[in-house]
Amino acid sequence: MFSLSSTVQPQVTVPLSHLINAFHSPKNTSISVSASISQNQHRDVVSEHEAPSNEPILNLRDLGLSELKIGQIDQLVDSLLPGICKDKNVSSHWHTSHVSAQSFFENKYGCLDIFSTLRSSCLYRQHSRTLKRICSDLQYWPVFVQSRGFKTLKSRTRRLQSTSERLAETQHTAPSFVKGFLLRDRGSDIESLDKLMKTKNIPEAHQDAFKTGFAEGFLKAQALTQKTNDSLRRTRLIVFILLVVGIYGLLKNPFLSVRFRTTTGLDSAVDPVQMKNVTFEHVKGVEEAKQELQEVVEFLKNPQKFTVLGGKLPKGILLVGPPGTGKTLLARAVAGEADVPFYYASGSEFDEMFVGVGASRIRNLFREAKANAPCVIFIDELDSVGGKRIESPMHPYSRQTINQLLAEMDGFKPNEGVIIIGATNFPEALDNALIRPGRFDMQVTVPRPDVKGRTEILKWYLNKIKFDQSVDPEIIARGTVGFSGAELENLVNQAALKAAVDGKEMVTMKELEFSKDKILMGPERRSVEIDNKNKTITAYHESGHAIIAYYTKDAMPINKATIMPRGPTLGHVSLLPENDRWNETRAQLLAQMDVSMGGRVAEELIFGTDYITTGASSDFDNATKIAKRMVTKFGMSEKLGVMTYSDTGKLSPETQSAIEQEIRILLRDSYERAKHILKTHAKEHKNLAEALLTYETLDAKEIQIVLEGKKLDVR
Ligand SMILES: Nc1ncnc2c1ncn2[C@@H]1O[C@H](COP(=O)(O)OP(=O)(O)OP(=O)(O)O)[C@@H](O)[C@H]1O
Ligand SMILES: [Zn+2]
Repeated sequence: MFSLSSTVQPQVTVPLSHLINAFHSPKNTSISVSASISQNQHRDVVSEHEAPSNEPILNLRDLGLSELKIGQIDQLVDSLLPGICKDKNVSSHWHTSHVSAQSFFENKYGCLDIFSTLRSSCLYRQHSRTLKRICSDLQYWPVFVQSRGFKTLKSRTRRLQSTSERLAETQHTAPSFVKGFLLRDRGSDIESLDKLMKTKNIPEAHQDAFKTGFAEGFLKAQALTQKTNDSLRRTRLIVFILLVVGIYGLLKNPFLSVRFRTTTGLDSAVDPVQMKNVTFEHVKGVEEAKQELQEVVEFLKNPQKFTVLGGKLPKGILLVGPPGTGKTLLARAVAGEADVPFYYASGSEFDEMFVGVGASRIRNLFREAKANAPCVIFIDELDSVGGKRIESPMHPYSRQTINQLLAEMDGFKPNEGVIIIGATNFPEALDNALIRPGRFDMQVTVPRPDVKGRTEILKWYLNKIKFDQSVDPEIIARGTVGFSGAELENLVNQAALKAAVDGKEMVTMKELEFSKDKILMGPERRSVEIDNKNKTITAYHESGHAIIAYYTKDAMPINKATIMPRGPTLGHVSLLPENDRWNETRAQLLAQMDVSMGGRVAEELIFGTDYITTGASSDFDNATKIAKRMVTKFGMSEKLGVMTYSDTGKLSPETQSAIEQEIRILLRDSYERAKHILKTHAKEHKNLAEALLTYETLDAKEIQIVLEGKKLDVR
């Protein structure tokens, strides 16, 4: 008998035997389908009396079907048993219980529409399907059965506690795969199942099939759960990997990373560098700058001392000088001498495309520095953050960054112990607001080193390598006018590398000269094939320069002559000033012009006017420049007087032609003087040229030996 309990929650209960019969094998049962509405009236009485005693009731909830709505039972049966016949009048072997009506539904609702399917002949035709199979089919029920499995697992577990005896019982009654399943941690389920079968009085013969079907269904649900969990795990893994790759890409992208780091605050960490190992000892040839910075060191060492006396030190110091002259080194030395943290920042770091990034970096830098006072903040290339290019389209947010820098500099007291050192190669490019008192109000010039400074720097770096005692740093210093500290360091390093390549044990003057020429004129071009005729012309040309230099009183002393091609030149003569020339006399300028003329004069005298070459063009450039400056800048022309002529293009044609005339006279006279000297010393000229053709390169001493008519030692 089917009875539908309509208590709080409607539950569908069916007598188990009916269900089993219906799904299993109806055999000799039959159903008379003469439904009668009047029979409804008896249904309650009959159901109440007979259901508990004879017909065990199977609650559909235990089959995972409690959510099955009445209208859906048709669907369930349709899907389980497709093709079921709806004909209610077909006679059936379906066993009906002794109830007033032929079905529970008829009893309850007075119609047989819903459950008629269970009594149909089609169901009959399905008799070969075992309960086991039907129960498995239930698991394919797309909505109710599957979801039910998930939903009731917990409650069922709660309800049905397992006991060891039950487990043991199950062990020998259930097939092995069911055992495996039941014995895992599903004791409660086993109990539930056993209890169910007991209370429902499932016939012994169907118990096995029932259990198997139940277990199969459960296993399928489990497998689906497992599958869902696996795919969930896989999805999480993929999402995680994508997230990591995304963040990595974000950080790698120069534009996005700046934005990301700044907005997330990752950019805020500014690490100070302790500069204990750099002191003023390490900075050579800039004595004045060191002296000026000495008082800053004192202040950083003992800020209180200055506060007590009421003295105020500048907040900002501007180091001005050409690149590589040691500005950064000096700033580090200040921090090192005072033994305080050193914060390095390059102005270009603040120059960002994004609004607020530069300003936020400045804020971070100053916040860190103030927390660690006393300390030194060094901003290299200050002009790139504090330049005048306000609102330029290339640097849209530079104004903001400058303002932030100004605000930060105003934001702390002079004696707070933070010293800002800025460095620039172009002080004139700085924003005026930056150099007013209270900001970068102290300026220290760091010039290119003079000959004494260069000697000191060369000695300092030579002491770091193995060098021969014959090395005279002063000679190299004299030949490296205009070299910065960084360039001198590079010169010594290149000499050391050259010595190593040549397999020498120590660096000699030769390597130092070699690297000096390389820096000045480019690398040697030994591979260039120069024919003898061109070599001879070059030898006479260079000797011509050397002879003029040697026999002209105010010319610089010769250092070297060579016919080795280097860079764009086929040969050269190098002259060394005894000292750095801060001023040059008229005689010295004329001597320089004469030396320049020596090359062409030699070509003309030796090879004839028709065979002069193009090789003298740079000599003429040099001589013309000197002559022009003498006339237009130095007031050294009698005719044009003591007057400067800056923009010659705007001058009157008369003045222009007068200037040209004067320049031409100076050059012509110079040429004639050179001709005279070479004619006078034709023999020495020839000897020197031949020596160059033999030895390729001659130093000052060797040149002197040749010009004195002595024989050179065979090298
Ligand atoms: N006066 C010096 N004494 C010793 N070494 C020097 C000196 N000047 C430069 N150097 C060497 O050259 C290197 C570069 O110099 P530094 O970076 O200090 O120059 P800079 O003036 O700051 O250049 P830039 O303007 O390009 O930043 C130094 O690390 C140091 O090795
Ligand atoms: Zn020349």
